[in-house]
Amino acid sequence: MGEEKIRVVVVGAKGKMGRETVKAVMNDPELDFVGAVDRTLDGVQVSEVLGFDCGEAAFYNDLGKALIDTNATVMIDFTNPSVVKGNLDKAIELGVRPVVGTTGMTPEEIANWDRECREREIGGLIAPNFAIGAILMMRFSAMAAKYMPHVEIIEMHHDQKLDAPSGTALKTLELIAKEREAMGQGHPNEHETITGSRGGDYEGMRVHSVRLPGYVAHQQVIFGGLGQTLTLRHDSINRESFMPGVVMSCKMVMNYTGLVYGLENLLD
Ligand SMILES: NC(=O)C1=CN([C@@H]2O[C@H](COP(=O)(O)OP(=O)(O)OC[C@H]3O[C@@H](n4cnc5c(N)ncnc54)[C@H](OP(=O)(O)O)[C@@H]3O)[C@@H](O)[C@H]2O)C=CC1
Ligand SMILES: O=C(O)C1=N[C@H](C(=O)O)C[C@H](O)C1
Repeated sequence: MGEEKIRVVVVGAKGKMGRETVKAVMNDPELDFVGAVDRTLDGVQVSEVLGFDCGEAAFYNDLGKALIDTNATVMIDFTNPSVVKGNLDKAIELGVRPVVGTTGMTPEEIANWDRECREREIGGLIAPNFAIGAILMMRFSAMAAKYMPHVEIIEMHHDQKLDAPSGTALKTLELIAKEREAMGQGHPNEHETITGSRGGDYEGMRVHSVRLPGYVAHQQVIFGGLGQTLTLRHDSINRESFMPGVVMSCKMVMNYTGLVYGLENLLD
């Protein structure tokens, strides 16, 4: 008998990320796509809705029922900031390992879910970005900030995005903040003629969110020093860019206990 496959339920499967995720799970020999969750569809075959072969898996409109009926081991969530919190609560309550890409959660909430995962003795992951290039950009940014502490971020996304700044920008700021003393940037007497022109302020670092049709997910981290600038830039040109990270995470959450925040913590 071979190893049992990891049984995966995808929440938000009809969405931009969810649809790509179902494809990636279907294509991995160690993962078994067993069900999907949507607010309205119930009992409808996923293949019928997504238009490609998804085996026998069906849509449920109730997450708890989906996780129990399919005997799920992992729940992947790509929904939205208001829905994901209840989904995390439900998955952990049922002992199903969460792999969450949805952004917009606070550090306090994450610490709480970590505690609950430990109590249930399950692993879980919240990753603001699953693309390896984005993880490297964040890591290199933290390295650079040690030597060039004046930094601003410009993140650019499609105009359907709900949260700002992006989860990736927030995570980048958090990682940089560990390497850099909080300090003001720009002129001490600067003032905004149009409110918001200088962007959001995180420990003195400025973050600017661009939302336009045509973009997928992009970020520039710009460092300024005497007579020089350094720009680190990452571009996701399609949503396949996130899939190796998503698939890898479904396997990694089987091997530890607690909720990890950031895919960088699972690499090396
Ligand atoms: N971590 C990462 O690497 C990445 C994270 N993201 C994040 O993932 C999230 C989703 O992004 P994206 O796919 O672009 O968004 P979409 O809006 O395309 O997809 C969200 C899906 O969730 C569904 N949904 C809403 N409410 C519920 C519910 N109660 N139960 C089940 N499904 C529900 C929506 O259905 P309906 O349309 O009917 O409302 C929709 O199909 C965002 O938070 C985004 O920031 C995105 C890309 C990469
Ligand atoms: O909404 C998106 O599209 C994305 N969201 C994530 C974020 O908020 O950082 C990841 C990626 O940037 C795409």
